[in-house]
Amino acid sequence: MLEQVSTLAPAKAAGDDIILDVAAACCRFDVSAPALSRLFSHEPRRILRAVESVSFTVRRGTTFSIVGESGCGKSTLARMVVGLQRPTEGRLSFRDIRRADGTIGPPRVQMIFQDPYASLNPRWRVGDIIAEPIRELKLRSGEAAVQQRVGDLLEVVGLSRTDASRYPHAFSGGQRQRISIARALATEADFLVCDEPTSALDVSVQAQILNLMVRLQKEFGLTYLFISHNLSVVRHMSDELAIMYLGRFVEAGPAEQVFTRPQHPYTRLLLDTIPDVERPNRERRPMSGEVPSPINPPAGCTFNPRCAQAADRCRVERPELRQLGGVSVSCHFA
Ligand SMILES: Nc1ncnc2c1ncn2[C@@H]1O[C@H](COP(=O)(O)OP(=O)(O)OP(=O)(O)O)[C@@H](O)[C@H]1O
Repeated sequence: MLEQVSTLAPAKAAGDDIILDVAAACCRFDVSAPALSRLFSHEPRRILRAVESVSFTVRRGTTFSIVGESGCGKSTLARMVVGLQRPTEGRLSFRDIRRADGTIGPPRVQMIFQDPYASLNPRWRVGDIIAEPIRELKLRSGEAAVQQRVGDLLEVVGLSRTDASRYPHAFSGGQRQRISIARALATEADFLVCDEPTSALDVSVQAQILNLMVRLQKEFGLTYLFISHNLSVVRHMSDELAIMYLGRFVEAGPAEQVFTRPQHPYTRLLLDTIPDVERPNRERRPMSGEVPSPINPPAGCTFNPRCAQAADRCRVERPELRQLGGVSVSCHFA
């Protein structure tokens, strides 16, 4: 379950670099037909394994990115981290941190969603959207201080103070994502879970939002858990990178190492899908086949039906994640 580790020893907690510790987290959904209809059809229970035994830690002030195809369990994992989804097994725990004002406590966690059109209340002015958490959490005393903070936040994310009086529909997708970020910062968040924050935006706007996020991370010491289906999006902002396939991490480690020396065949295929401006004519293998069903995953290595290197062993024995030169990989032949 999601828990906040209490502050028993402030000095120790503040000295610890790890902000999030995820240990063997699983999320399984029971997607069986109703009991009565199963009784007549003799259909067995159907359990969908969205996330299976995922373990990782995130260090404060860094970006941990999780990349994988649609349906591999990224959003479910993100929802577990923010507490919107309970793990069915395993544990997710935030460690206490020391803030700039000297206080020690659990990090404030916020989520930035993919769709900046759906995540902002269309009936509220932007100023009220950003002011709400400031008032709710009593982070400023007096309305003048709240309004001052709203204006400052709008400027921090590259908007203007006068935008506070406008409604979300008057903004472009990129501007709305800036408003979502300002709202997250309004809570004085330390940890942002960003679930595909740029995938609904044009490519040029994507780069602007990513640059903004990198700047804010440096300025405010933010920690990001960044979810994407697109490796090229996370390339320049990740410290750690995990590649997820059918609910499990298949490769994880320092981002640069995973990018430059990928060891899992799935990581290599994902990298092949990225256009390379320096080698535009390089041979690019398309990703073949579909992601199997998480209700009935293949035996052995779950990637084996799509893997060109698969051997008999891969069809019967599931490879464990093992350490290989600083990176964890689950492939019999890595
Ligand atoms: N509440 C739920 N009940 C049943 N199944 C669910 C539920 N939430 C997610 N799933 C299933 O869990 C699996 C993983 O879904 P998830 O949304 O986490 O994947 P994803 O990698 O984020 O995909 P996408 O990028 O398309 O959002 C999918 O098969 C999905 O259908």
